[in-house]
Amino acid sequence: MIKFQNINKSFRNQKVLNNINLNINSGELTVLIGPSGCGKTTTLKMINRLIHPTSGHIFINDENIEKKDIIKLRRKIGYVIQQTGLFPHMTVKENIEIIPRLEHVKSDEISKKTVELMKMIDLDPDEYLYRFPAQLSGGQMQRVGVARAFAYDPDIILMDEPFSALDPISRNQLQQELIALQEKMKKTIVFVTHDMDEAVKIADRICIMNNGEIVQADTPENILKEPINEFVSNFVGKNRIWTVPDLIRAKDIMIKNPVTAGSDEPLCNCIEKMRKSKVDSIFIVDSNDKLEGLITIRTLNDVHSHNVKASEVMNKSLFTIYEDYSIINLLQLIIDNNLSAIPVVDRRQRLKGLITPGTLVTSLGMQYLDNENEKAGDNNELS
Ligand SMILES: Nc1ncnc2c1ncn2[C@@H]1O[C@H](COP(=O)(O)OP(=O)(O)OP(=O)(O)O)[C@@H](O)[C@H]1O
Repeated sequence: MIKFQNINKSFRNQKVLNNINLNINSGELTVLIGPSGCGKTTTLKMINRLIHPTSGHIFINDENIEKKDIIKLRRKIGYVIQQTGLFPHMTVKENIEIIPRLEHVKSDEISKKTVELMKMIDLDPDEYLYRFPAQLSGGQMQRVGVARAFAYDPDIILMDEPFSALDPISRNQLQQELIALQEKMKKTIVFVTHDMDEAVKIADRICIMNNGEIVQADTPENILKEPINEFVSNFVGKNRIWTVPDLIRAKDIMIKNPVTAGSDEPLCNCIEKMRKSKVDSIFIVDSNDKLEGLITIRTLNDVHSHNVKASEVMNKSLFTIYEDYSIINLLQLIIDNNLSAIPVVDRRQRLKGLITPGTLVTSLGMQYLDNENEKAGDNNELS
């Protein structure tokens, strides 16, 4: 873990970081994001001691980095920057292998790893290994930069806006490759960007900074759903969640208090409850809210007497989903099984909510309604 403890930084008399306290978890990709000049790069460069704090300490796995040998520290930290930092007079192979060779790793091991890395960054080794950086496109150079950062099996990789100079297609490809690499390698990556879409796509955790301070550090899901203040919600922007619909879960869209009846209640009570609430189905639960079954209008067609208990006529074989089920899976489930009312339960099968195709349509429509309202608001402001 990388731990920032009471870090302050001033350049001459300008304070650029104000009491930064941050834990960066091992094996996770943490994104530092915020407006220009908020201190992201300064924070990043403190990890490999390119910049020193004015006060405070940084620890890597409980060791104060100021007490470590700086060469050893930097060799275990990969570093990727926007301008790639590749040596122009060295081939792709020489660039990737520079640190392993300095560390006297066996030559055949180095070559094997280089070929592996080239494949992982989707560059054909036969075609590209002996090219010079000037013979590569911007995206290919950045790929080589990423491969180089992974070459000496570093514990930590620092990435400072590595993809921001690329066209959107190359950028998207590199983001996907980084996600795939990270899934396999599980490095501790600290990634600086301006781009919230990029952050949401790649991050395990996002740390939002402003004016040299950390405003919120949390998972993308929590940041999108529970911005801590107006600055974060403005920074994140409305409807950003729809760029990652997997993060929209059953609990975010379900009807929270579905109509219920007890399994011992007579059927006529259930019918009365349905009539009063103007619904066409009712969930049957036990005294602990544990879901037992469902009665729908259709069930009533097959029942000859209303003087039976709910438990005698209810449908017991129900599809249930958990509260963290994603909207994408939910759509698939509804389409595949032609479902009309899906109960949402917790891990103990207690009823928490209800999803109907109508709930889904309303939720999917909200993003467009929000946009329209925003536009209408803008127009009103102008007039
Ligand atoms: N070497 C330096 N000397 C003086 N001021 C500096 C130095 N490096 C950075 N600063 C100032 O520190 C502040 C934070 O800079 P930093 O580069 O960390 O911001 P950033 O969030 O990474 O910005 P950007 O997104 O524009 O790259 C800025 O006001 C910058 O001008």
